[in-house]
Amino acid sequence: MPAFRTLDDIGDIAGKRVLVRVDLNVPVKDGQVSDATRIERVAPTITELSDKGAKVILLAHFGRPKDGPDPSMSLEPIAAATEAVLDRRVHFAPDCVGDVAQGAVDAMADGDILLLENTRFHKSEEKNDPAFVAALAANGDIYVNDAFSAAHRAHASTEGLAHHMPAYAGRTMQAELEALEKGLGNPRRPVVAIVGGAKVSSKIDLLMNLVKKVDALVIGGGMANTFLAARGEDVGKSLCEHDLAATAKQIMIEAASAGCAIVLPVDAVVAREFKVGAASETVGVDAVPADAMILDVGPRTVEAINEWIDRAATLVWNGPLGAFEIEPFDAGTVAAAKYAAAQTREGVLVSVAGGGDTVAALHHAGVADDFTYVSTAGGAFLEWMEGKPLPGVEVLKS
Ligand SMILES: Nc1ncnc2c1ncn2[C@@H]1O[C@H](COP(=O)(O)OP(=O)(O)O)[C@@H](O)[C@H]1O
Ligand SMILES: O=C(OP(=O)(O)O)[C@H](O)COP(=O)(O)O
Repeated sequence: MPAFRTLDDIGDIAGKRVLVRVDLNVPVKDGQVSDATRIERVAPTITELSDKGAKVILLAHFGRPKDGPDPSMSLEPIAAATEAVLDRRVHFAPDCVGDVAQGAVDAMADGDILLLENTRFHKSEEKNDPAFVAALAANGDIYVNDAFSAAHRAHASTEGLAHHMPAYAGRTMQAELEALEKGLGNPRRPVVAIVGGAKVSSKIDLLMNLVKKVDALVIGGGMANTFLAARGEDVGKSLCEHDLAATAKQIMIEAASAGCAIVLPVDAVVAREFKVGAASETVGVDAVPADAMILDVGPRTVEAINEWIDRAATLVWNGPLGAFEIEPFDAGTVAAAKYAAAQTREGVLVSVAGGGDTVAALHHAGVADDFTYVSTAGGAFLEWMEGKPLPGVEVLKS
């Protein structure tokens, strides 16, 4: 029995207003959702609640808007994508609180589904501001959190709301926690973690603990550049958080004392522009031109990563190794993903990967179904792996 309340405990919800936190922070390319996995995963919770006659009010964030409402981060296009996945009408309201939200909720019939605009259009969302939590709560009788991939955030819609009304885990939240526990609760060693992607500042701190849990940490993607720079390499115009060099050095020290190998790229694919058809070349990481960006790991690095995958009994992976959305910068991620998938198919590797873009990259490589488990979560999955309590999960425990 799970340690938290689930939809099995929710009782009669006909006519009730159910606030459902979902993660619709999906990859978008040329204005279209390029990977709908996160929407597909929350669909069972939405349809179950709607079928039981609840008024289903979806709360979600999209991107990281800096100064309030930003039309490029509106959830309105995602409402259409959600409608397509659910094959049901999804209404949309252009604010998540106040008169606009209340008017839309008041107009709902039982079983209706309504998506409210990006919660992060209000800065008070991320501050978990009690007044904002109360404004969100005004539109609901029951709270369901199905956003495991945002459960590491103690925000108003992921944590605060659960204090205001009866709160339950949605089907995906429940399934993710059960699957991670089954696959990684007691992992077979050696455990190799691959961490890449672009969210350097929000993920680097968790590496400090992760190196104590795994036998090797392979660092790729944008994350690797900060480590290479900390080691003294010139990474040119690459995505790099130079002010985190001290943190990166400390992680390397912690890893050494924990007996965790740190694996950094030895070569890289660089370009002057990040666009289709941009000229690119492969160079050693000690020879990145000052006016170029590292956009992928090189073939020698892929070989080294595959050797670590060979040694691993368990692989955990978050973050693409390169800017995989544009060819040829997908090559490193695709090659390592195919290698890990083949090892998994042969039965010699347990492979668990997660993250919005990581899942998209695995689909792009055509191997998402070959991994042992694919989570919707990236940062939340790594924090779970670290053993850190996730605020969005803790608050659901009875
Ligand atoms: N070397 C790189 N330079 C710039 N961006 C990169 C690089 N490598 C990977 N990325 C980007 O990282 C993004 C995914 O990062 P992140 O959000 O951390 O992953 P996830 O969503 O799987 O958790 C992708 O959009 C990809 O283009
Ligand atoms: O995409 C997400 O996380 P991920 O990139 O770690 O998979 C979640 O929606 C959380 O987003 P955030 O990292 O902006 O809080």
